[in-house]
Amino acid sequence: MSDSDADREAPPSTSPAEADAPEEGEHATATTGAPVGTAEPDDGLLAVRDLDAGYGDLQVLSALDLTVRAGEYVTIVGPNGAGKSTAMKSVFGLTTHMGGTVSFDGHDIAGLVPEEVIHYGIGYVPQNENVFPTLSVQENLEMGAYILDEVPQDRLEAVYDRFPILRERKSQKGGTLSGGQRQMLAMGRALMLDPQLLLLDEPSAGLAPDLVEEMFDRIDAINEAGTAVLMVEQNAKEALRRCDRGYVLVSGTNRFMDSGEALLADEDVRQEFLGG
Ligand SMILES: Nc1ncnc2c1ncn2[C@@H]1O[C@H](COP(=O)(O)OP(=O)(O)OP(=O)(O)O)[C@@H](O)[C@H]1O
Repeated sequence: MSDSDADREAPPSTSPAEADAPEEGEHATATTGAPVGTAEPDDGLLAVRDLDAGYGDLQVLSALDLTVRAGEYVTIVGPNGAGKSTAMKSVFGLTTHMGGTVSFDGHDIAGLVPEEVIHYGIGYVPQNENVFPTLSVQENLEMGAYILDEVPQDRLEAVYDRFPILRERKSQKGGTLSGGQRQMLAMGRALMLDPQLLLLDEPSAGLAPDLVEEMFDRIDAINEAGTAVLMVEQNAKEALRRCDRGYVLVSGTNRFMDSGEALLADEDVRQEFLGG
């Protein structure tokens, strides 16, 4: 998508974060008095603007802005119940769209269902129940390509190359894998269609401490191979250390946005959200 396409398709935003957006590198003060970091990039592969969304009549997100550029690694952190998972689900078509825009690679995807979103090149790994326990590892991976007439063998091999333990366990039932292996299987399934953007909801949740680092290394490798990543993580410091940019969400809307490094160094962010 060219810049001019993006300009044409992106509607004017009225969110406080954008209205007060500073020049690149500066800090801004929103109408609430809270610093909101740098301006939203205008060259997003994914551009969420002024999004209101929730579940049925329940609105959870309010005027949310999120951007992920091609190949970028973006993390969302924030307190419990802030709406981080809901933000991811909204990109993937799992919530009720109430207002605002979601564009991906120049396409308006707001209000689409997952079966449609997946066609545009977005993969999603939910936090819970992310493998089919009674299907084998290989069957789980094949399910990742269910929208295609045939399972792409080159993709299957690429996933096995990335996660060799899955090749070793290809006949084993998904439900019998360890937590770390199950997380790899869930990621592998989402990678079967070679998405441009991978959405990861709490990939380190429930993993033993030594496996958490390994999981983050694997995500780094996926990103370094060219896949953009949008990740929600409770392990906020480690996630911000590794990502390009980060968002802090509070009460369903943007509170801070900046490079991971700048957020880690920001005294307010540290005190309020990173345990000092
Ligand atoms: N399926 C659902 N139906 C109704 N409300 C929901 C649903 N899922 C989440 N919510 C509500 O939306 C709000 C935000 O939840 P969400 O899971 O997005 O927050 P979060 O920031 O990811 O929290 P956590 O860090 O605890 O996972 C919460 O009040 C939650 O109760």
